[in-house]
Amino acid sequence: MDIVPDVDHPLIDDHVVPDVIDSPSSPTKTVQTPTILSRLHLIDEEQKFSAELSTYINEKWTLKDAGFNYNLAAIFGSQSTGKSTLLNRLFGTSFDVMSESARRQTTKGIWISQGKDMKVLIMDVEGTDGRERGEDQDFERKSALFSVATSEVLIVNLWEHQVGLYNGANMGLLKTVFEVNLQLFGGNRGKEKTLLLFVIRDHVGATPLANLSNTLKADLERIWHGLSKPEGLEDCKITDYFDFMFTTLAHKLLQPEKFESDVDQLRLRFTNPSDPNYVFQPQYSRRVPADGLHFYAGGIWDKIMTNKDLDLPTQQELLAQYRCDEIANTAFAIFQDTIKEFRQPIESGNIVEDLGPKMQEIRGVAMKSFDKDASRYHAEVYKRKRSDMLTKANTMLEAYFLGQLKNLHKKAVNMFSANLQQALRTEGSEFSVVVNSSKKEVLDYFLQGAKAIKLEETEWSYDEELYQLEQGLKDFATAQREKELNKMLNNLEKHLRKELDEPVGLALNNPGPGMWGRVITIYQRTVEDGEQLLHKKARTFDLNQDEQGELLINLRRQAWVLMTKKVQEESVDGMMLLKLRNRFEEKFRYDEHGLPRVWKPDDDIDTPFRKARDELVPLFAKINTLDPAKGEKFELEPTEDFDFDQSLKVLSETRQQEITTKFKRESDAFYLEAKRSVVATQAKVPYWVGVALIVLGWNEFLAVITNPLYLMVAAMVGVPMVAMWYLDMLGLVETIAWKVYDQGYKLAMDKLKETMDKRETEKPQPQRQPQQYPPRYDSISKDEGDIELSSLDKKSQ
Ligand SMILES: Nc1nc2c(ncn2[C@@H]2O[C@H](COP(=O)(O)OP(=O)(O)OP(=O)(O)O)[C@@H](O)[C@H]2O)c(=O)[nH]1
Repeated sequence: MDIVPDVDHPLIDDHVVPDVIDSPSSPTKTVQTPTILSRLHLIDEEQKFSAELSTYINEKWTLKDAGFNYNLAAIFGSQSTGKSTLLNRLFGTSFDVMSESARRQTTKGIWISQGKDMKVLIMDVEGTDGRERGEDQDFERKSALFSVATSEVLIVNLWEHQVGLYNGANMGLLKTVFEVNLQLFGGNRGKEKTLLLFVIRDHVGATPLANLSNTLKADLERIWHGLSKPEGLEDCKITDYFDFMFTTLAHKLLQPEKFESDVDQLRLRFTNPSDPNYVFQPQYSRRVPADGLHFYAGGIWDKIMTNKDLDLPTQQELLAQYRCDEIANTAFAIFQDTIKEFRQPIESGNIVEDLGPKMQEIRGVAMKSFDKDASRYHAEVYKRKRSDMLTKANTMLEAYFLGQLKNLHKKAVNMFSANLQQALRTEGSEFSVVVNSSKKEVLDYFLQGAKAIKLEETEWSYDEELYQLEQGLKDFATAQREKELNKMLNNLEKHLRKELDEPVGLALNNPGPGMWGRVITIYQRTVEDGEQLLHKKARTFDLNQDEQGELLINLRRQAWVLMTKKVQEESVDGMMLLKLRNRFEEKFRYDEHGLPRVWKPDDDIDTPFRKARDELVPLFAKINTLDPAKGEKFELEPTEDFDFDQSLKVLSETRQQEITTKFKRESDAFYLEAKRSVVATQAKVPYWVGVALIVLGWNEFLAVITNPLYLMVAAMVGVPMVAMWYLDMLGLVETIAWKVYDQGYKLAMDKLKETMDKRETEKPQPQRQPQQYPPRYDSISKDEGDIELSSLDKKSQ
């Protein structure tokens, strides 16, 4: 291989470590070549665009964050005209250079490299009229299109002797350049220009540069005129699209020193912005940031290869979209990562302090990062993507906003509840006042918190949450009021019960004509107390007139129900009998001084007995609602579940009868006792009866005491009788005797019936007659008490 790297120029540092050149597709490359800067085979011989450009820009070259602060130039020219040699000298690159003796094409496709210590990218384009490719002008056109679309400056390299050769290879190339330029930038007439820098090589000095440049200009004009221009651009001038510069370089071999100094001079045009001939003027910029070059250049090459119209504005928009998306994604990933620290506390129901400023800051950082890189791209696309990113960030932050709102809502309700509880525990606090002040306090708290987290440039609203909160507080206050009111009513009920129970019980234990009057008075007094209490509480609970009226009605009804309940309790059978007995005893058995009454023969026992026995039960039959204070009856409005008239009934007819019957049995004993005491009083025998009895019965007496048999019988019957009389047990004996008699009678009747039935069955069956029993038989079914009473009745009569 005769190809050697052209490393003997002044820009190359001696200390640079040799490296392997990464140009696998080049057949002419050397294996161990000292290289200065990594170069990239951007478009290889197969016309494939390298996927490595991005890596080179970001990692191997120092252009990652260059943005627009870099330049791109390309070199054109016939094959083997020293293009690579020139580039290596000018920019310290390491493009392959043909050896002096071999004279064959070295550069295939397009190579790209960064200039040493400068933010310049150089493309070394395959030589035109390449022998290797024969007459195929296809790649030539494609590479021209690509270079013009991407580069600010095109260096046109030609030998001095080529100048004026209008039909030479260079002119063909220039025609191509002009054509593609019109295709690409036709619409940008006068706005976007490309600089064509003609470098005339091997200038020996015989023809001055001015002459050479004039010749070239004339040729260029001729080419321009010969072009078929697109519609509407027929009269356009070459200078509308191109600026021209011309320079010469001495013969490298014949005038090496002059050659070197010419190269040094020429380098200044690329490196020194203050040089009058500085080439990288802003008007030539393609406005493609370094980090988007791979996408932009790759897209252009794709379009060229697929033979589609190369619409550069669209390409720039595509680039902008792609890059803005990339930048937005990177910025958003960081944003997402930062913001997520708030998720957990918010989801756990906590309120994050300073969430608003923190969210603002995090969003600001993300947007700033996006702006920094994306603002370089197509303005419209950038604006659109910025808006998209802002929306996306806001959407994410809105979840935090809503979460925090929810937590603020919850906390506000808790605060409200605590305030109410606290106030209700405080003596004398008024419910409505506490509700209003608490509501204001918590709504202020919520609004303050909500405002603090609403970010600028958002449509976020907390109105709905605020409305919900207001409703929630209202409902809570209503429920709380209801609860407290119920509590108060329960207490009131207890109070009523306490007020009613004992006094009503006492009144009923003292039955008599004024009994119901006393009960009604107790009821009225209790209701009055309750009403006063209710009036007091009405203010606390902010009760309106209707509510107060309803509560008062309820209070009266409730008190009435409690009172009637107590009456019912007091009028159960046992209690009734007790009351009746006490009252009866009080009236019948004791006199007005509370002493036991001794009935005399002249006393009317029957009337007070009947009065005491019969007047009380009807008294308890129904509540008499006559109010003694007002002298009129009162009544309560009945409702669906409250029947006032029904509530007045204490004892039904049946119960009255039952109680009367039961009581009769008890009271009859007292009546009999009274009667007996009268009989006992009446049974006093006069003295003369005793004297007459002794005189008349003296003989019988002597007969008895003288006859041992009579004496013995008399002693056996008389002594127990006297003893029982003395012990007042004659009644018992009589009862037993009657029982014995009854049993005997019953047995005798059963026996008789049995005998009769037996005879009847033995006889032919006559028509059966209903059985007739003596009246005494019916009385057998009566209970013991009846037997006792009937026997006593008999005795008393
Ligand atoms: N006469 C002369 N020869 C030069 C000059 N510069 C370079 N050469 C020689 O020309 C030959 C070709 O040089 P390259 O730099 O490879 O030329 P090229 O245009 O890059 O070649 P291709 O890439 O193959 O088109 C080499 O042998 C160089 O030494 C110059 O200024 N004058």
